[in-house]
Amino acid sequence: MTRWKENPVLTVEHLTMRFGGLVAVDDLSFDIGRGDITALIGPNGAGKTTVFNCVTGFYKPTEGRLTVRHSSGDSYLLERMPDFEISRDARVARTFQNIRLFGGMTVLENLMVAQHNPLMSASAMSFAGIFGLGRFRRAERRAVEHASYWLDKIDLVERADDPAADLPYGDQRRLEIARAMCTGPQVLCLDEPAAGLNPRESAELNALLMYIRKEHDTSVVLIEHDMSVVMEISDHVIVLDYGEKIADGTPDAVKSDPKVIAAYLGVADEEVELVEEEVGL
Ligand SMILES: Nc1ncnc2c1ncn2[C@@H]1O[C@H](COP(=O)(O)OP(=O)(O)OP(=O)(O)O)[C@@H](O)[C@H]1O
Repeated sequence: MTRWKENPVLTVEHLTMRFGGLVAVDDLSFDIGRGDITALIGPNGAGKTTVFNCVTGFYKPTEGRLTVRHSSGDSYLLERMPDFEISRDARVARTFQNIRLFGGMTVLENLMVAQHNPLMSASAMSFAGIFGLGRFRRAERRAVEHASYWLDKIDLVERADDPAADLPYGDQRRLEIARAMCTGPQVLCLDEPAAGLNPRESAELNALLMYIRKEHDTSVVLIEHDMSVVMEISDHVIVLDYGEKIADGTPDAVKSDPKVIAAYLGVADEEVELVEEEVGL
């Protein structure tokens, strides 16, 4: 049995999402292995972002079951939870295709805002709690330490007090990932994290994701069009086409799968061999 089936952090079963007559995701099932970097790939319109939107509660799936299992043994049925509980309790975090930092806030403030939930619970949700409780001050100190840790990991300590919007694009991408990590996620969903990055920024992103895999109890799922990123850092690749899964395996197994080549080149299955010969595969 493959590793991602033995100890999954996320199991998606028979997920279907319809928009009127359009079936964006069609009876899709897969497992995300704990501690893995998993890439969700496929041509434009294949349904990748829709899957993310169902996992993070932005959409309620038409059908299907999505289960997150924490390393503590707790499990959560995401399709039954509102989106704020998915991030707070099931501990699923995400980033978007377009960067969504708070551009007018500083780099440090962006990392502090992400820790709103533990801070508010330490305040007992009250004004008196914020000013009177040692518990709140301790939680605040922990939040600052946590933010400093991630500032260091993304190499932005020097820019902590600058507005996030002033950072170069690649730094903003890594700040977004650090902000998501400040929520202590079990599953981190990244929508096209390498889009628009130059080769140096792309290498920095890969290093950050591999660091997260090695040092944190966080499993990473990424949608990515940049195949060099996918092949370099993924443990597991799932390929969608027209809302269905057409391949699921290691990067090496998937990249030589004729169905995947056909989907990417936009040809019928029976023409794959011909195309492979033409392009020298
Ligand atoms: N809110 C929506 N309403 C109607 N149709 C939608 C909605 N969201 C997505 N779709 C449709 O669902 C299909 C899958 O879209 P989705 O954005 O999930 O694909 P994708 O694989 O992420 O594509 P890309 O790589 O271009 O981002 C597309 O046909 C899209 O037009």
